[in-house]
Amino acid sequence: MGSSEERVVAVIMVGGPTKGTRFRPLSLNVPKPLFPLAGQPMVHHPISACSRIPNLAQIYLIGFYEEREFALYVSAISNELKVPVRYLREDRPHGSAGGLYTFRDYILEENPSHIFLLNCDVCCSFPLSQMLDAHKNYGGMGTILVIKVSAESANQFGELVADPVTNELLHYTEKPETFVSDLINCGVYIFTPDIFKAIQDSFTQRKDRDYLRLDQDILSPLAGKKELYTYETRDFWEQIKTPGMSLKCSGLYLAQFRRTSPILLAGSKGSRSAAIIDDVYIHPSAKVHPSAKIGPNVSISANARIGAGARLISCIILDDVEIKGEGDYNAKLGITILGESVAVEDEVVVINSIVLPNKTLNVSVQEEIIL
Ligand SMILES: Nc1ncnc2c1ncn2[C@@H]1O[C@H](COP(=O)(O)OP(=O)(O)O[C@H]2O[C@H](CO)[C@@H](O)[C@H](O)[C@H]2O)[C@@H](O)[C@H]1O
Repeated sequence: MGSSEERVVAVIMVGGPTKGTRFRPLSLNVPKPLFPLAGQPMVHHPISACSRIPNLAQIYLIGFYEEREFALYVSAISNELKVPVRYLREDRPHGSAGGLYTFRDYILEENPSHIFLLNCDVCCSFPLSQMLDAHKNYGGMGTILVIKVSAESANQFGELVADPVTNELLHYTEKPETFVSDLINCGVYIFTPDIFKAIQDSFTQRKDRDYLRLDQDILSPLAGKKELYTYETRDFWEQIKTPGMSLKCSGLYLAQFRRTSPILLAGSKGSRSAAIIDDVYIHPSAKVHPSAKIGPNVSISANARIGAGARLISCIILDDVEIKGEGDYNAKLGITILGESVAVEDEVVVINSIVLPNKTLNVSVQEEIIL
């Protein structure tokens, strides 16, 4: 447990409605941070990890979505977790460090000894308490969660070099063109309030700018100055930039629920329930016909209706979807995401596809995005 003078706040960077992102077709009706993974909004996973940090005073979500998009969720989750959660809206994107700096007065109001900063679009076990302990041992201004990835994939991330003995961050390059290291930045940090001084100094040096990135503008120049350290996770970690990754991450979080809160997963509740294979989430208001067969890696949201004999493998089913099931040949869905209020007629087979809200599918589709 933390000591009494310790006071922690957490900031989650939720981004905003940017055009042309790879995730966009999916988030038309719901902002990306609220897209369901394992039946919970994406941002719920880091929030729930933060709520387990000892001495946590506040959670801030910073982004440039409209307030109303988060209002309901923020009040519901504050009540549920008994931790104050507050959404702070930027008038426009100021970069990850600029966005954090914009709200320094709100954050410092809590008089925190430590500030967690988390990217919303990463999927991991968020080993935050372990990070905090490691950070206190290292000293310095901040500690970055890092992971080893394959050399081929490392260039999509911030690549870094750390001292193998002290774990000090020695060198940092954001998405380099030539290979630097297979150790990468996970987008999860802990800082002391001195981070605001570092951002302020950087703004002072660049008087012409009101946009600062945490990676290039702040972390890179601080490497090798005994200010930043690394904490390596050996658990799962993925970045969630595409719909395909959201399916994979939904599966990772379902598997985590199996270990940490199996009560959230669908089980065989008596003879009248559907056949459930491995990890499956079914919202309590969804109706699944007893003859349906669901799983592995399926998440079914509120008020969905899954008809007789339907077969679902690796799917995310959003609110109010209807999958019909009558006759001898039933609907089959695999590696598929169905948007809100989509209807799938019986006998239809949907493989490797994304279907946008309110569509009706009466023919089979494969490897398609139905807009
Ligand atoms: N002004 C702003 N206000 C609110 N939210 C904002 C914001 N600017 C960005 N965000 C949000 O912060 C997160 C990080 O986004 P960035 O575009 O800064 O970096 P990226 O995700 O490419 O890489 C980063 O994250 C990967 C890990 O996923 C690292 O490897 C890499 O080094 C690091 O730069 C996203 O969730 C984004 O929506």
